[in-house]
Amino acid sequence: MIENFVPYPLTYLKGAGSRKADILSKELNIKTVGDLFKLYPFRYIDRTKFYQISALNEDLPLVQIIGKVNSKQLVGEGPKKRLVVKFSDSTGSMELVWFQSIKWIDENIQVGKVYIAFGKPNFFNGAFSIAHPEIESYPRTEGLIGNSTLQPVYNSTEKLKKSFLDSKGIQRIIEHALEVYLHHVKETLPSYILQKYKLPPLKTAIQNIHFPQDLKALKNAQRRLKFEELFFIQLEMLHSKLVRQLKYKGMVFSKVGEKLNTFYNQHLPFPLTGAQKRVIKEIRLDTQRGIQMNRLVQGDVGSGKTVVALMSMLLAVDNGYQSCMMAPTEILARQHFHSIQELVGENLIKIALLTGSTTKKQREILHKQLEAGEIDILVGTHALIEDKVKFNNLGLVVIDEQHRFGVQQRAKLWQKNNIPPHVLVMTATPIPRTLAMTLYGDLDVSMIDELPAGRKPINTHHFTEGQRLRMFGFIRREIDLGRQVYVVYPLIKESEKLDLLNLEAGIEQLRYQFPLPEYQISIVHGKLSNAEKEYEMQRFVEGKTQIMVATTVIEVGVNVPNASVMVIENSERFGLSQLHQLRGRVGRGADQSYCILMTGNKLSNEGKLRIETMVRTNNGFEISETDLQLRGPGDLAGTQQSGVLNLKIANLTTDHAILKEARATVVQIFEQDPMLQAPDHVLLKYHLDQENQGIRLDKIS
Ligand SMILES: Nc1ncnc2c1ncn2[C@@H]1O[C@H](COP(=O)(O)OP(=O)(O)OP(=O)(O)O)[C@@H](O)[C@H]1O
Repeated sequence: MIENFVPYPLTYLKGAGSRKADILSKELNIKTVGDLFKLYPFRYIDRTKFYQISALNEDLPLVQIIGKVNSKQLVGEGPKKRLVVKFSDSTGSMELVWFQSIKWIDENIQVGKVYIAFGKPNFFNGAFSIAHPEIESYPRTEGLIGNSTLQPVYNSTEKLKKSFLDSKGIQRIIEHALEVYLHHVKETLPSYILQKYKLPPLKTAIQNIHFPQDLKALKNAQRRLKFEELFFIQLEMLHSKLVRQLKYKGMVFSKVGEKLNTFYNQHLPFPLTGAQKRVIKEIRLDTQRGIQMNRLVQGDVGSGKTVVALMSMLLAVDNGYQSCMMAPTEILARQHFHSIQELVGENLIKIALLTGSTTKKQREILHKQLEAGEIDILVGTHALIEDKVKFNNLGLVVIDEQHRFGVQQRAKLWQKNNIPPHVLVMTATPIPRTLAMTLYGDLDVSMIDELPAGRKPINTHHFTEGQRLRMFGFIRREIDLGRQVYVVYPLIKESEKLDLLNLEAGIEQLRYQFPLPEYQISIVHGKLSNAEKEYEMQRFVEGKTQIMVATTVIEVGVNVPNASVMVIENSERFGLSQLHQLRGRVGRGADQSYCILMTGNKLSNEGKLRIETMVRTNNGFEISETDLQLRGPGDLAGTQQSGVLNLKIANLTTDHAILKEARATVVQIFEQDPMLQAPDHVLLKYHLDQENQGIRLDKIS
């Protein structure tokens, strides 16, 4: 990629002395000229359009004004302290105001001089002002930018600004770097790809991303660089998949044997959905081919992933291998253990549970049995990863709720055998396709995109505080019909105490509304011990309590088909995917189910959109797309640790089409030339070699 092709240190650059180079390195992790080229502007100013002060109105977005600084003055104290500059042109005057970087601005603006101010005009106390405008001296110093109608704006930090590296300062360094080093940039993509997708050469793209000749050139440059970014991610992922397939001969599960057949014919309490059958078939094909399976099974909440996992594990057992299933929490591990036990009955296979609360003595026995091959399926939490846990012949690893586990944890399970076991990753939070392709690009993806027959869509309602009594009335009717109800409270770490208070106040109110002995309430929250949680859960599962009051510990995977109402308190404090997960705890049986989203009266625009989305749709994929748009990929649970989302220019929400093209291109390359021996692919091979061995590219010119 680009940075590798221009590896010269910044200190070679005029205007970037060692102090500036140092601060660029520390603040923005920019170490080489190539890194600098990849510091893309986050916005552009149309340099040709200026406004006069008399023509300003509040509805204008960002404007450029040429004017003279008449005076500057520090006003106010403490947090209210600000620098106020009187700025005027021939048509009127206005104020420019800074609350931050006051000292730096003060030192760099001179009274009597003419500047260009850029920002959003506000009308206040009968006059226009701009808060925190960008400021540039007039006339502009023209360099490369002289050819451009658009001026780049770079992100700068307080520290950078202090070293004269505001947007303008960065622009100057990049301008110089381009003049000296642009000709060193070598093309990274094969020319047939550039032709096919009508992408400009890398040099042109870099020039135009910083100093675009016009809007069209900018768009082309952006497209090229986004393509490049996504292309190399896909290249690395699909390459590592290929290497894995070549390196590891997967175990072959050649037969469907007695256990799976007995389960299917005698134990399975319902017909499988078409989607479940299809996914099981995909898994069967994978495990017959002599390659190591790495498959992601995506299914919406309640789509029946557990039985797919179980049947895959029985397939392993039938072929003489052990399996394990790893869940993200103790409650979930226990639940999987119980539901698998219930599904397969007592005698068919030997199942065991290993979690953080398994006693030392039980553990020792378990370890021995596992090593001796006496346990067929081990269910557990990340306690399974511990080195002491040794299998006799592990054939399949099922990981539930992948993105709570890191990629390294996944790898650790592989290492439990000489031959890595097959891996099935199950995720209940649907991930938008774009994100799945990027995050799990090295996995094959199966979708369980069908709910079991007879499920009714959950009716979702938005209630505010004034409708609380109505809500109580509603849940009372449902309980009287024999159903069960969840009431969930948010738990946010920073204010754990407050949340607990909230929870306690809520419980008191519920107790008042639903008095003993007629009504029983289970309470589960993070402060309880595992044993207490388990006890409370179990009472609810067995129908001994009608209401389960909980913090989000129940978020994923809890399965009580008789529960028909989910009340979410302070629902505006939850993210969309989380709300969808919580709602998925009901509607798991044939009864009509309901979700009531309680909120205060005032909602932010985003909060409103989240609630409206939940009321409108039950479709997890649609919800996760909206979530991605609202929050960006970095916020989706656990994705931060993936590393691959450190994108510089591509946007997973909007660049779906480019991602598809990039992926298709890489797939085709590996199909036609897996060893990357064609002359067109030499550079790609070179890139992968460097990525894999960490060798720097300084040596080639
Ligand atoms: N084909 C089917 N027909 C009827 N019921 C089914 C079918 N498959 C699964 N179920 C039942 O549907 C419920 C949900 O299944 P399961 O717990 O496997 O869902 P899941 O996909 O793991 O959902 P979540 O991710 O929300 O926990 C269970 O009670 C299960 O027994």
